[in-house]
Amino acid sequence: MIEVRDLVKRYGSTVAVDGLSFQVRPGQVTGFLGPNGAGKSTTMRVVLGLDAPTSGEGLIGGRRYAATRRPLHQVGALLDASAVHPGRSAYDHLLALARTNGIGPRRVAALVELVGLAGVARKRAGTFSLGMKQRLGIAAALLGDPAVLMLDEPVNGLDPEGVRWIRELMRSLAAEGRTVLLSSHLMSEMALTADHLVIIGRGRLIADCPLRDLVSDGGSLEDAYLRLTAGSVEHGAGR
Ligand SMILES: Nc1ncnc2c1ncn2[C@@H]1O[C@H](COP(=O)(O)OP(=O)(O)OP(=O)(O)O)[C@@H](O)[C@H]1O
Repeated sequence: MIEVRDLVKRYGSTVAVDGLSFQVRPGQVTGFLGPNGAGKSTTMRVVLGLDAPTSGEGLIGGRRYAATRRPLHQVGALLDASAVHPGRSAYDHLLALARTNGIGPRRVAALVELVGLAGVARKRAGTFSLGMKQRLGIAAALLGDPAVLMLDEPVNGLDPEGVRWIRELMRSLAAEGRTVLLSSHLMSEMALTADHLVIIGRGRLIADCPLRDLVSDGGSLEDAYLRLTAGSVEHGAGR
């Protein structure tokens, strides 16, 4: 379970998150949606203890990230797939992470296989395409077999086979009872992947409901999303 409570995050005069509260429940895929600059990444960063809240809090399993024991076993995150040492092989990147968290090499080998990088695991990560880096980031997120997963635009850069793979992986992880929070701008993909949606705009909550509530009139998720966020878009053609 992820809980965001009355979260406010300011950067100077910019209010990135403005009194946001929601919960992400286990056993389903929750899509985290909102226009560019809505505050999705900031919210995830605060929950992961990478940014301090101005006020309010983000909790994982009832605790702040900093108070979490064995964090890699509690929560797996992918925020920025390019954040890998370019000179290190995929295998060594994962092995280093595993070692500092008491995880053995067999788990690393299994994950390299699971994410489809077995053939290139000894190559330097700096030579990887964005899609390959996304797969490596997902392997890192899964290393500790965590109950909670938070992924920021994980299908970015993936080819159609990779997009389907992520969808099926996320759905199967949720079906195992894990909490899965996934941000994306791809509405058609979100409609196929998510059970529940949290939509924010200008740092505030716009909707927190099952996917089916937004598409029950037979319209597309894209239509419903654009309708809901029309007043919250900061940048865009003709605005
Ligand atoms: N480190 C920072 N310093 C200053 N402003 C920041 C910082 N990080 C984010 N912001 C600002 O906070 C707001 C929210 O940004 P954030 O990246 O959380 O949005 P987002 O919903 O993830 O957007 P996108 O969909 O474009 O990734 C934006 O106005 C952004 O410019």
